[in-house]
Amino acid sequence: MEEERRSKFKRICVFCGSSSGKKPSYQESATELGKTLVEKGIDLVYGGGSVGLMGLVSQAVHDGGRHVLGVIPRTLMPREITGETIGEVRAVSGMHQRKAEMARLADAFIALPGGYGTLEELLEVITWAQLGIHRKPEHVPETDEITSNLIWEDEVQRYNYTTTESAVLLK
Ligand SMILES: CC(C)=CCNc1ncnc2c1ncn2[C@@H]1O[C@H](COP(=O)(O)O)[C@@H](O)[C@H]1O
Repeated sequence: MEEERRSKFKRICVFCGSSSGKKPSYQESATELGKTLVEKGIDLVYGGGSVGLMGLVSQAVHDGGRHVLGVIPRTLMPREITGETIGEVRAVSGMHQRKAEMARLADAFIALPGGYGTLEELLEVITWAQLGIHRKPEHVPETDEITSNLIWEDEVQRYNYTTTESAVLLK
């Protein structure tokens, strides 16, 4: 029974806001996602730190006893920027190395609501998938109005600047 609930993914990368935002349901879904990862026996890789939605997801995974790996550029490491670290922390030289490292270590990607940082991270892994650089799935919950609206209702799709195949990547 326990095995049945386990996922084929060992480690998932979560992109999400470094702010908690004003929508309580987004905060709740961040904690819920963390708990779901724990239930399915999945470890977390993320941008490190304990601020915002990132902090809520990572705390829930850590509290549930799964491994949490935060990948943080050295310049962002001062505690006043990222808050207290949670779990294992890997320091990298910059933002590009961070994204490459998170993408390398994860089996799949989930994006929760966030700002430009979240969108930038998500769009990069989608672009890499579109180019065949990796074959790891991306997922944006439909309840995430910020990100799913941008991805699904944009004219980019209406005018065929992306293939159906790459749109399907996100489902
Ligand atoms: C200087 C500053 C405001 C730092 C806030 N503290 C942060 N600590 C760690 N990672 C972060 C931080 N801000 C943005 N990120 C990165 O950008 C994403 C979130 O950016 P945003 O809040 O959606 O746009 C995260 O997934 C993370 O990888």
